[in-house]
Amino acid sequence: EDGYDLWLRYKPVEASAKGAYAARAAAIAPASDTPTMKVARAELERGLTGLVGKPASAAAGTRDGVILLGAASDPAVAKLNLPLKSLGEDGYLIRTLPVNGKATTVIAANRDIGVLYGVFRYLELIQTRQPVASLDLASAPKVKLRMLNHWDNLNRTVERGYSGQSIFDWWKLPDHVDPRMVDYARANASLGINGAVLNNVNAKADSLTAPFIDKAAALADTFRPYGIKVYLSARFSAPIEIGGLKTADPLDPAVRAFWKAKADEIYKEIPDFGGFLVKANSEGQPGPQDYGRTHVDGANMLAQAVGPHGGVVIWRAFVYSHEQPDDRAKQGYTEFKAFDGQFADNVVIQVKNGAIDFQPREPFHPLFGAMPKSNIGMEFQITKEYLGFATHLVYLGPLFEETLKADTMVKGKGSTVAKVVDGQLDGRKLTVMAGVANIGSDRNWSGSQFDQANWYVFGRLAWDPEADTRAIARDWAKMTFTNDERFVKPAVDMMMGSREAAVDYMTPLGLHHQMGEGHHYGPGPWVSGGPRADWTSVYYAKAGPDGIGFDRTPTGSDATSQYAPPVGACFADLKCVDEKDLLWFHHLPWDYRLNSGDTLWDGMVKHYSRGVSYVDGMNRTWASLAPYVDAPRHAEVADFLKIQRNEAQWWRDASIAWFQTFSKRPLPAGEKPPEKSLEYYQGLKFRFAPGNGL
Ligand SMILES: CO[C@H]1[C@H](O)[C@@H](O)[C@H](O)O[C@@H]1C(=O)O
Repeated sequence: EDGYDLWLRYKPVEASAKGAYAARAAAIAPASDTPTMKVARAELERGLTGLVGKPASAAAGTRDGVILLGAASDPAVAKLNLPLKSLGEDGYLIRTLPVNGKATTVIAANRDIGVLYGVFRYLELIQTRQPVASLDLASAPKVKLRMLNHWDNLNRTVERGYSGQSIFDWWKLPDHVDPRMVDYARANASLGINGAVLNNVNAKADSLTAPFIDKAAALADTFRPYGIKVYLSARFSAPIEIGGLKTADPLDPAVRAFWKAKADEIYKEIPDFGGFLVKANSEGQPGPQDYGRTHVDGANMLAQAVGPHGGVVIWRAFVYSHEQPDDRAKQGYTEFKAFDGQFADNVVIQVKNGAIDFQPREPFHPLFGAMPKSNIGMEFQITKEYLGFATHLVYLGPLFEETLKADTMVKGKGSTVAKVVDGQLDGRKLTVMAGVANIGSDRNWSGSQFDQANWYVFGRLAWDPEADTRAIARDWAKMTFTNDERFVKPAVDMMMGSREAAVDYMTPLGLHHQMGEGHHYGPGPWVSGGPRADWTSVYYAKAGPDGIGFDRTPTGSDATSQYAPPVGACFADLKCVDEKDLLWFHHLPWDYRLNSGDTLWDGMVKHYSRGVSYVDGMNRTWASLAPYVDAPRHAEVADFLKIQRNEAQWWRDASIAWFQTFSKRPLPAGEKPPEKSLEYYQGLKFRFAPGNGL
């Protein structure tokens, strides 16, 4: 066992339960022979063969136990008069009903792709040991574009990737498509993911040249039966680099003609191409502002090029200017809010979950809810750039859920981020949830066994942003390891607390961006200097003899005023703000009293220690779960947990040693001093890790 099969393992059901399942799933009857129906049928056959035994082929109504697969327009399904309308383009229905008096399970949808999604759901029911004898369930995704963003370079390195080389083998494409691409598509389709941006947002214009379009087309052909569209990141200056123009000014007719021709060229090869993802005027990337133009000018120009083909432009709001801002957290909102209502209908503004950058904890980004007349998409990071890479066990479900459940209050109570993202709040139809992928060519795909759960939970939340991430973790653990509750309960408990533990040992109480410079691995709270203040840790912690924290209240940067008044007022008010965000919004003296009665300093130290103890606990829990897990996967996880334990200690000790130089206070009773000196931690050469920018 090496984790290659992800959550699609299809291992045999226990003998005691097998018969009942096998009786219901004795045969498969696909109602058509389209490419998607073929893969739906093949997946069902593969799954059932592994789980309960190979199914036969038989038409519905000729015997009991037939599973009928079909779309609304297939005659075999049409005559059943099923209520499919409300399922939309991608939803499905699974229902047990008699056909000619024979017990039949029908998996039906408006389009074939819904049938494939239904097949994965049906298999999941068996994988998680749910009853299937009498089914009546329906599900439809709440978000239209459920996408992975790969930060994969054309040379197969992956920016912020910790799982080996890119899975996209541009050298061999288009002549050879690695079979792994099919497994990638299966895994995504099992979650309902329907889009993949193939290349890094820090894009090379080469990805838009004819040879690369051919390569992308080969991938698109492979993914198409699985309902996955390909997208490309577009470098804004491509008209100069590959178009022979002198400018990329979005109002220049030659530039507009370049993009139009480029779009036409792409759609000729890839008729269902999804569109462009663009990082413009951010971190040195080119953009419309280079020509005195705006985000609207840039995005709408591209939107016009792909629009006639049905394509979209996903324009990122992760921007920050070259001038030193007083507070980087304010920049996205400042640059975008005023453009609300001006972006073309096929433009989506893709906003990171928080206003800084994928930190272990951030308050939700103030743009959510602030642009009701625009399509606003969510960008989460699945790869754990700031969360210990692949060796720290951190289940991101609670992080994603915390943001999605956050209440923007823009239309009163209940105006959650989830309702902005799924379009409910403002009646938007073109909705996006994107996750920066953690996928690479490691056998286990994601760098570690447990990082597979982060891909999984992202996909499930993209389907339903209001889903419960503990329930999702349970499904994942059952499908990936075992249904034995003696495993599932402790493993899921361990996962659910793991993110808070990382917050505790890395950046407790609202601290943020204290990671080592550039690679973002390990503690570097002392990082200062360099080209930009907002790339340093000291800029964010603002530690001094007087205290610690970033004042974002009206007396400070006033970032709190970017939120709806009740939310902003709460963040700015020490009596209201949640302690988890305390130092994100406030600069406070070391003796400030926390809810626990501890001083801020004592409380900080205790949080760091609590994080370390949690990882101790995970080590113990995992050791006790050995009887339920195959040896190779158990050993890998155990090794990584040891690394995490040592590094949690490193985080605690280095952070305490550094901040103590300002607090000048002793550690609270019972707390061990850092194992080594501050100089030792500052002098450490970080562990080598790929993708870390070294
Ligand atoms: C792709 O670049 C990344 C960069 O590696 C990352 O450190 C930064 O936080 O975010 C950037 C972005 O999201 O554009």
